[in-house]
Amino acid sequence: MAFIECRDVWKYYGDYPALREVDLTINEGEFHCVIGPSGSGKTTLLSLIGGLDRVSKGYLRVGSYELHNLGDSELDEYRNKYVGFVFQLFYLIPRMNVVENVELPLIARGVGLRERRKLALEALEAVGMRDKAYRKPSQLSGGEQQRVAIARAIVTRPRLLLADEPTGNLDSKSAVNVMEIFRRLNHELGMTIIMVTHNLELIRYCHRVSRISDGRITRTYSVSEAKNYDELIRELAE
Ligand SMILES: Nc1ncnc2c1ncn2[C@@H]1O[C@H](COP(=O)(O)OP(=O)(O)OP(=O)(O)O)[C@@H](O)[C@H]1O
Repeated sequence: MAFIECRDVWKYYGDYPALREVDLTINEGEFHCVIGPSGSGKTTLLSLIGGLDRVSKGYLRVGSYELHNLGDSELDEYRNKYVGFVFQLFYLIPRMNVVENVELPLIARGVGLRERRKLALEALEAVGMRDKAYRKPSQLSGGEQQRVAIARAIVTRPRLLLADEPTGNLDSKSAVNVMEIFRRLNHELGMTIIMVTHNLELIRYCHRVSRISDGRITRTYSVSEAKNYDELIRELAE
């Protein structure tokens, strides 16, 4: 059984259908990219799968959670338990140091200080930022800040990581660094990852890529099975 299943999902903002007839299945342990023009519905799709917003119509299941059927508190529980988010902007709290920022989701869950610190330092280790744990975010480069934001997203060990343009504000070297971290989380921890990107070069890291246009998924391609990778990129760029 697929880990994520969207069947005929629609999302309206007022009268405007930002997503229409979306059918998509994603397997557990898959690294899936979503591409498409600005305004095509990529962020909307992530926010539905992440339980930040609700479908207007259709069936949406993640693991055993049928999101279209959940009440507010169940949706909160799903999100807190299951999902980590990484955004284009890092949203670190400037007056807190790095490790305190990473601990934040654990405070919300009532984890005690010692355990919290241990888990946060482990998450920082996983993204190569353990040695900067006691710096302030303003003392870090953009790429380093994004790595801290990833540590914060994974500190609760979510099964699903949703990343919306995570490299959008980074230089190409930092972008590769972030992608290598995602690859490790996917390979070594089996974390399912869905990433929105405008950068077609990055799809080489994922298993499959879906293209959205005008709120519809127009096609899903297998990247790992592609015989000619350059041709695939050209086709996606059209
Ligand atoms: N809260 C909202 N209220 C009304 N309309 C919205 C809202 N959020 C998104 N939209 C509209 O829905 C459509 C899809 O937006 P979405 O943010 O999902 O696109 P996107 O593909 O992620 O775009 P980008 O690449 O620019 O981030 C757009 O036309 C947008 O204006």
